[in-house]
Amino acid sequence: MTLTKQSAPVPVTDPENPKIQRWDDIGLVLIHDFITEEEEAAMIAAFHDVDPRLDGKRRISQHFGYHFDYTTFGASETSFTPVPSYITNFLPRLPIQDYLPDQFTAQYYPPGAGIPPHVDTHSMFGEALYSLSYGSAVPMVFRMSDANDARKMRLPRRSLQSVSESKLEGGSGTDAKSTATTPESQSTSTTKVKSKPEEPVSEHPSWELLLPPRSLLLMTGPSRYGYTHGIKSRKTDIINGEMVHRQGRYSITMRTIRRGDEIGCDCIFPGVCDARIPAQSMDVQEK
Ligand SMILES: O=C(O)CCC(=O)C(=O)O
Ligand SMILES: [Fe+2]
Repeated sequence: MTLTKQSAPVPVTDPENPKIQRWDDIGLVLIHDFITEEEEAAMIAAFHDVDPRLDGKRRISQHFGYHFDYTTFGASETSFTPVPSYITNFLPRLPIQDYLPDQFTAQYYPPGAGIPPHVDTHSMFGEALYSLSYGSAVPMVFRMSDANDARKMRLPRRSLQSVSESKLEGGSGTDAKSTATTPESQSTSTTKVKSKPEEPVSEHPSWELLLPPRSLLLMTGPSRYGYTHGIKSRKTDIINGEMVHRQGRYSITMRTIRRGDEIGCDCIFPGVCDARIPAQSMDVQEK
């Protein structure tokens, strides 16, 4: 079977608010103009007050709230940076107010940088997963996960990181074809392991959703638990039939930390659910 590309399924526009598009069957929502241009400019300035680099090749991440923990794929118990007001200011505008995110990863993608396809950790974070885009537009690639993603979930973490990394460093401008894990770790490992040549080709088509600057993406249900999402590492995109050179892009990924008894997941996608992965393969320690 060949992996085909198709355009994003057609969303329904909220009759009350034309800025809100919904893909109800997969729990995906895109809110246009979620932040103002003034907020966007202030957020970009704040990012570079902390880290002035603009022209590298890799994503740069800044963590707020309890930091992402690369050994548990959840949130650290101790490592904490206060959440800046440019983030807390817009929390009252988030579409879900029953519970709010408390772990924030701001990222800068220099032109050409991407993020491999992955499923964010299920058990350690609440259902609502947000991505706020700013700086420039980029297409995000979605694909229903399959047996290949499930197989990768069962690799020891070290190998999983290394496979992703070696593919990322391949220099051909293509991302790993299919990776199911939380992605921050994928820029940290330096060990290279060859991927298996006999990998089955994905059974599901991928599709691209253009994330405009200042838009907020909310993933719940199947789009959160069962689909991989990623951004191709490439310098140009085809947008509305035209080739467009990428500009620097920023995003803030927002998650709600689960602690203690709340840790776990009973979603309907066990193949890519870290709560269902056998303990021995998840317990491989980084040496
Ligand atoms: O940059 C984005 O919009 C998404 C980042 C992402 O998928 C993640 O941090 O898990
Ligand atoms: Fe993600």
